[in-house]
Amino acid sequence: MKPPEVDRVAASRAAVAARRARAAVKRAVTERRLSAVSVLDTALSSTESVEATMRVRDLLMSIPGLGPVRVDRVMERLGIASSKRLSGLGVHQQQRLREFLLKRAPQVERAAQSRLVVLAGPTAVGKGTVSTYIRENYPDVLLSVSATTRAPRPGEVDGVSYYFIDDAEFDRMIDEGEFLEWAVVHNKSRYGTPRGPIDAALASGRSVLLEIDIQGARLVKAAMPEATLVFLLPPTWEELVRRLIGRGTETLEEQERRLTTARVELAAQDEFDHRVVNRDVQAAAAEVVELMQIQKAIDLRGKE
Ligand SMILES: Nc1ncnc2c1ncn2[C@@H]1O[C@H](COP(=O)(O)OP(=O)(O)OP(=O)(O)O)[C@@H](O)[C@H]1O
Ligand SMILES: Nc1nc2c(ncn2[C@@H]2O[C@H](COP(=O)(O)O)[C@@H](O)[C@H]2O)c(=O)[nH]1
Repeated sequence: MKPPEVDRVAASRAAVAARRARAAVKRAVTERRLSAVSVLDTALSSTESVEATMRVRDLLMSIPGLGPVRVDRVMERLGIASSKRLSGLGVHQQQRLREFLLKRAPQVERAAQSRLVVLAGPTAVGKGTVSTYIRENYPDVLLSVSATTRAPRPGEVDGVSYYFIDDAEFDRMIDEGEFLEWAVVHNKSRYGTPRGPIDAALASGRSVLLEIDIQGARLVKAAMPEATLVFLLPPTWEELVRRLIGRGTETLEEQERRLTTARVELAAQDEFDHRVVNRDVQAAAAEVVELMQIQKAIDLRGKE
């Protein structure tokens, strides 16, 4: 009979080997060498397999484009506890998970391919606030700085909030093809996305966030179909009005003009790839960033 110490060493070696094997499977799913559905199928066909010992949460987390917030939501919807392993799933849970993996994987993969995310939505929904939060908390993301012909608001900084330029300079930039897109917004001022910094960032593998209006989002999608369009929604219409009035940066007439545009814009939300409700700035920012896999990259560092 082996002494207990030898058993303990062998068990610990086996645990390390199993952890490494699970990590290899997760990497293969992340790198798309293996589909998540085939991992589930292997787990269900052999209780002795490495796959059978994987947690459902880890499998979902390894899918490109799915981050912790979405994974928690999906697991809740599928009725699967976060500690559950693939081998421990009931028949109905297996079916629901399989259907989810089959239905959602292509959409998730499309999102994961895109490092260009466009955040649009009605006036005062919080696009600027959420984008600023992302700029300050996720330095890997380049937040595009637009050019505009509108005057700066108090506190806005040229080159950070916008490039504040006059009509002649805006015309020159249009003529020389320097904009990825541009539009007249709220029937008043012109706004445009400079193309150069975006091309450079994407070429170097960085993710890029554009915070622009809905016409601009449509133009970007037409020029770059791989872009992911995100529509930011207010919790309610009343809250949107409260935010616009509370911001206090527009005259009454301008507020009315913006709310008129907002009603039309809200009707366009179905054209977008994703919708995010801005109840809480930090949570909304995390949802947007998940689409770029930035959060995922951070989570994976230092794990198995
Ligand atoms: N989650 C939130 N909860 C409460 N207030 C918020 C939230 N997000 C943003 N706000 C507030 O709502 C107001 C409008 O936000 P912001 O200026 O970011 O909107 P916007 O969508 O960029 O507007 P616009 O398109 O008109 O430029 C600001 O006063 C901001 O502080
Ligand atoms: N089409 C574009 N729209 C843009 C761009 N930059 C900002 N915007 C949008 O304009 C409105 C008004 O912004 P505000 O700062 O005056 O309140 C808002 O919806 C922005 O998202 C752009 O480059 N192109």
